[in-house]
Amino acid sequence: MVYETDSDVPATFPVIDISLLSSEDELQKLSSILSSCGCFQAIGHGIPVEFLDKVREVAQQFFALPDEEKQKCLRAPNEAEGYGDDLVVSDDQLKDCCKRLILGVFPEHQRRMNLWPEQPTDFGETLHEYALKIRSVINGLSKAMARSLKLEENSFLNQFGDCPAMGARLNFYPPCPRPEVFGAKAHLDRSGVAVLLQDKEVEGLQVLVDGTWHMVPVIPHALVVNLGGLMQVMTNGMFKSPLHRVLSNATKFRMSVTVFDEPEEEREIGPVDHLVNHTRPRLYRSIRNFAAFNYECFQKGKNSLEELRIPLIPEFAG
Ligand SMILES: O=C(O)CCC(=O)C(=O)O
Ligand SMILES: [Fe+2]
Repeated sequence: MVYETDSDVPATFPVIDISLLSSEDELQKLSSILSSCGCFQAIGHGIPVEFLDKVREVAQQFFALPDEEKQKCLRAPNEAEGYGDDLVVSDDQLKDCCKRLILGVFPEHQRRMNLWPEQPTDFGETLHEYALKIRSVINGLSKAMARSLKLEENSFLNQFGDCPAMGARLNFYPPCPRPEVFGAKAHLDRSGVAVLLQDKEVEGLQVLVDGTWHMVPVIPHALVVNLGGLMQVMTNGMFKSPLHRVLSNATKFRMSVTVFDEPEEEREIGPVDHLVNHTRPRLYRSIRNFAAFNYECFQKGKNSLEELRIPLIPEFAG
């Protein structure tokens, strides 16, 4: 795919004060941003700046450990969780310049504790508390998104079940002198909603909007909210899940922490009934285990949402 040249428009990258989402104006702003871009910076989230710094600090302390200590959390081949870099899937693969620690946080009884770092000693409690706070941000957003589309406010949360999962991805991007190598190649997130705590100083995340890559500027106390593919499916395409990528940086390292929600295991997710009607036909098939499907499509260079799309019947096509 060919995209237009990069564009850098920090001043216009959308920011939403999510403490104001009880107001109709802010709700309309939310729905207009999610219908066009699928990504924004959230302020007014209520998480103290000191705690965001604490999360950054434990992540940084983990990545600064000697290799043999980090290897204790090593991801096994073909497993999703643990510490490491890209899975090797082909000989000509250009690996991302990134080390990741991927952990399931909820449900708690499914945690793979052998992969959770012992150092720093407050890593576990900090990630636990952070994921609880992000769950509450995501739940509030999910209800606001439903209201903004004139749906019952639990329309999306109900699909994810009583015991939805939450995962965390800690990303460490070392300096990389080769600009053709990405920190993270263009991808769609597998979640309903992903909330990203960016590096405080170094930017690198870009989001594709209308064929142009936009750099997400650094706002140290903001959280980047990015819709995953499941939200595009549930809204029957009303809201967008954007392709995004991370550029590598020749001289500086960068770090980010992503926390995301996922449905209860084996839940089938599809467009909400009220968003399918005669003028807006059903756009997507329902799917179980979107995470695996999304990853498989990514490896094959395909777009998972395009693969799930139901071809329009001629009555609607014109
Ligand atoms: O590091 C970033 O800014 C983006 C990370 C990301 O896209 C992800 O964790 O899915
Ligand atoms: Fe992502």
